[in-house]
Amino acid sequence: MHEEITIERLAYGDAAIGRASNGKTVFVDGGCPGDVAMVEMTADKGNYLEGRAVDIVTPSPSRVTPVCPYAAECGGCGWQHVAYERQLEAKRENVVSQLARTAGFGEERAQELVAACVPSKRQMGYRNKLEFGCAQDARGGFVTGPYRKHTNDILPVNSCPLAHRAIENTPKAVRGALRYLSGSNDLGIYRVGVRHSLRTKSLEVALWTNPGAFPRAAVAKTLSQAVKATSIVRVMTDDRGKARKLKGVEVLAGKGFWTESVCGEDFKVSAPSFFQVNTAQAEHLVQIALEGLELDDDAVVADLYCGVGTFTLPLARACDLVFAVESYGSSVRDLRRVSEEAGLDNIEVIGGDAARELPELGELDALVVDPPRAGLAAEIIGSIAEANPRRVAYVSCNPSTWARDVARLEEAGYGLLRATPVDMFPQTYHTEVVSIFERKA
Ligand SMILES: C[S@@+](CC[C@H](N)C(=O)[O-])C[C@H]1O[C@@H](n2cnc3c(N)ncnc32)[C@H](O)[C@@H]1O
Repeated sequence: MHEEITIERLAYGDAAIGRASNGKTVFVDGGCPGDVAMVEMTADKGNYLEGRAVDIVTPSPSRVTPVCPYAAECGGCGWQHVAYERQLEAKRENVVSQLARTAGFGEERAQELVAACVPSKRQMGYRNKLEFGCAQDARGGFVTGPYRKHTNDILPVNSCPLAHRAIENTPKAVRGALRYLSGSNDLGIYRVGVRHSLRTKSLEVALWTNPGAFPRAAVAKTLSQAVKATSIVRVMTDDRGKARKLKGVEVLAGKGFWTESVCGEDFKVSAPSFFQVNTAQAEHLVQIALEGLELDDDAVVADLYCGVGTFTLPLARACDLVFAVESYGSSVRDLRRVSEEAGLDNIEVIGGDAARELPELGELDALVVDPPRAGLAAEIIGSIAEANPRRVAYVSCNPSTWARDVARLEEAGYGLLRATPVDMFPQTYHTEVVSIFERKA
């Protein structure tokens, strides 16, 4: 079934939103706000429809031609056909909408509290990291690449223009090298990661495998010829439990870690550890959070979900003591090394669960939380109130769980002062928000 639809806005997701003649909302793949599009309906989900734009009858003034030749097929970035200014507006609108509805602030108050979205310095070529799944093609040859839209099939791209120029062509180079090496044997590589720093020029290739026999020397030699890497590692995981468990990192060639510089701090990052993928924008996250906290130099602060310490080190330079809490062993080890090498002895690194550790920290002057997409554990809210910080900076990569937590924090006595969306991921719907809360009088 086809229908001509006027596209109204972008959803929090790849699709754009319009309304069908029967009154139902339609999520349109490939739509741009302002388009009049011929839409093929692909699914009826009861109270809404899904479809894809098969013909753009009248293009929107906000429609642009995607840079990437794979944009129509690749599941990596769904907004390349939308002008960047319109993307920024949509990201802010998504945050406003979540605050208004999920947190119950209402439209007017939400509009007042949410700042304009901070644009990314680079709209393409901004990613310091590419990470792809792997598979064997019909002839048993090794393939790696992003997933095809709405499928679990690998799209064997040659390049990714979202990545730094130095690594944008690594998908083809890595695929060629590993295909040559594996022949018809499966090397057991299920994920390939490539990280690059524009600042340090460090370039690491990480191959994720199960433990077991692996042709280390041959892989190191062939990959070194294909990619100018400063480090090549094998990350071994075991999938005998529910999740893949890290078993160790083997250095195949070079340094065995990736280096990056953020806010003047030098980081040595192991392949399994989380690191923000847009380095320039990560500096905005840190600056907005630190400005919002208004720290005194004798302040005692906690940085929960701290990773390798993107916020921890700048915090340590601005206050007396930082408790840095992180549950992932690889990141904890990296942070210990980084803070030692920075000569910062006012960081207490705590490897553990944020909700369990916070009640042990006592009174705090300020707090930073930067949880994964699921947001804050419900029990942490009460512990925040007990720790009694004057201000809290909450950094979120999911406006929906963030808005749920805003409501919980308000109820626990912390008022939202402002929220600033920061665009870490141009050409995608993903939105980061830095929000500042103050203890109510
Ligand atoms: C979004 S990342 C932020 C990392 C860091 N703030 C940064 O900017 O690089 C979230 C971090 O929380 C950690 N994490 C996840 N669940 C956790 C938990 N329950 N307790 C402590 N850390 C956790 C993850 O390992 C990850 O490093």
